[in-house]
Amino acid sequence: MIELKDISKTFNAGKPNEVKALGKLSLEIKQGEFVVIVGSNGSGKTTLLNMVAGTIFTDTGTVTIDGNNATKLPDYGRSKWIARIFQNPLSGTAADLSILDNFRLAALRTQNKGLTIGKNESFKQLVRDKIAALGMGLEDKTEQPIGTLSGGQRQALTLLMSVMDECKILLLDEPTAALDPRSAEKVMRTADELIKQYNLTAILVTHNLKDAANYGTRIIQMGEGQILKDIPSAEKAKLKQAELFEWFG
Ligand SMILES: Nc1ncnc2c1ncn2[C@@H]1O[C@H](COP(=O)(O)OP(=O)(O)OP(=O)(O)O)[C@@H](O)[C@H]1O
Repeated sequence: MIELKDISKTFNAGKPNEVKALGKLSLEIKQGEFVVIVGSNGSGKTTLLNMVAGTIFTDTGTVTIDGNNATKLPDYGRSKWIARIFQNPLSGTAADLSILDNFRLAALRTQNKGLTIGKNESFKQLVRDKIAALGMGLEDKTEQPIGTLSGGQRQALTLLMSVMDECKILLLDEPTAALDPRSAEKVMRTADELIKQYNLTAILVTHNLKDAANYGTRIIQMGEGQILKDIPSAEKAKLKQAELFEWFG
């Protein structure tokens, strides 16, 4: 599903502030895998995610997504496969537009169905049903500007929007870092349920070792632009948060 082969990235090459963010890294992620990436600050996690998303290009090697060579494909060319959730709940939604209009925009993002999409009753009902399933009581607020919701509510809706538009890959870049513990837990549970329900391929970058232990089918530790550890599903299931803490010792 996602294949990174010998990718590397050096920022400001040849200048005094040169940084080797990734060095000849290879990684294969299968359809339906939920990969958690941990690592200390500056270890290259976000750079890796940016390369999958297409917001930056690799200096060397190839990026293959869903069997397509995407190495030189910019982010908008990959949006049919990829949705991304950022740390800031304000990213990814239009604050002044209603919840419903945000869902319409999300549907338009990848589905080439012209501007008629989402205007009919069945779309409204679909959105209401999906939102009701979140169990946050937001289904009666679909005409309300999304900017009036809390960060956690917004993050959960952003997740829902991303999976409703037929994306196959979900990139989660510290999605709960700006949320209080209760909202963070709700958003992570929602993400986990949606990933399973829609059989998405997902990558979660997190500094939260509890989430890293509790979620995902595989865990990767990065350090200095390299993969230090890559623990598959069966072993990950036995990993305790305390053991993860020791990785950073
Ligand atoms: N656009 C850029 N220009 C210059 N240097 C960059 C750029 N993006 C990242 N870097 C550098 O590359 C290295 C890896 O950064 P990256 O953001 O991938 O790390 P990270 O593991 O996500 O860190 P954190 O946990 O702090 O978010 C860092 O040294 C960072 O300063």
